[in-house]
Amino acid sequence: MSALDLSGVTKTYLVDPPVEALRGVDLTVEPGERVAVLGRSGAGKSTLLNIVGLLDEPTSGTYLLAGQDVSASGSAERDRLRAETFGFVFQESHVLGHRTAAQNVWLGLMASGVARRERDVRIAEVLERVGLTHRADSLGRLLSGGEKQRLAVARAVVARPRVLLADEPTGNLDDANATSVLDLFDEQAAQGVAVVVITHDARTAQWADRVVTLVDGRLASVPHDVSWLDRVGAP
Ligand SMILES: Nc1ncnc2c1ncn2[C@@H]1O[C@H](COP(=O)(O)OP(=O)(O)OP(=O)(O)O)[C@@H](O)[C@H]1O
Repeated sequence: MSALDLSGVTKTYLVDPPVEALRGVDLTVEPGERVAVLGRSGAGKSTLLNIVGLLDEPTSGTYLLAGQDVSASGSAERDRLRAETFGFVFQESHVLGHRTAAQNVWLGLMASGVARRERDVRIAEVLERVGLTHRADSLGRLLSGGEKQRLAVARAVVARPRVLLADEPTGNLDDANATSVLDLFDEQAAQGVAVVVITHDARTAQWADRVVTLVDGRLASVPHDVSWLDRVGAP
C-alpha cells in the first residue's frame, strides 16, 4: 500500500483575486521512498507540503493516507492522523533555545501517547542516533546550526512517523552538516519511512530516489539529473 496517494488535488486560496496554488496534483509516494519536490518560488511547494501533512485541506481532489481517504476527515481525526503519521523538519530548526536538547526531543513525543517510562529510553536512543548524546542536557540555544538541525530531525522521528516531511532541511547548512542530515533521512527511509523533501539544493535533489517539480501548481516528473534546475528557475 502506498504511503500517500494524491489524485487531482487542487488548492485555491479564497483571497481577492483567488490564487490557484495547486491545479490538479497527482502524487504517489511509497514507504521507504525518498522524493524531492522542486519548483520556483510561488509554485505551490509549501501548499503541497501543508496538504500532505494535514496542516491544510485541499479544495478538491482525493487524498489517501496509507489507503485511508482523508480528503473529508474532520479536524479531530486530522489531528490524530497527523500526530500518528508525520514528522516535520523545517529550514529553521525551531529548536527551543531555553530548553535542553532532551526536552526538545520530548516535544516530539507529547502527542504520541508513549508511556512515561518509555519516553526517556526513546529520547536517549534517538539522541544517540543523531550523535547528540553528549549534548542531551545542553540548552538549545547553545547548539551549533548543524547540531540544531540534527536535533530537529531527532524530534521529528522520535514518535516513529511513517512519513517524514521536510521543507529546505539543508538550506542553512554547510556540506558536512547537510550530508549528516541526509544520512539520517536515509536511515529513516531504510526503515520504511517515506521521505518527502522540498528543496532548492541540487545535492538534495540528487540524493532523492525521485524528483518531481511543481510548475504553476502542476506537478511533473523530471529526469534524474539536475542540469534542468536552471530551466525551472530554481535559484
Ligand atoms: N494563505 C494564503 N493565502 C493566499 N495566498 C497564498 C497563501 N499561501 C500561499 N499563497 C499563494 O499561493 C501560491 C503558492 O504559494 P506556496 O507558498 O505554496 O509556494 P512555494 O512554492 O512554497 O514558494 P516559496 O519557495 O517562495 O516558499 C503563491 O502564489 C502564494 O502567494
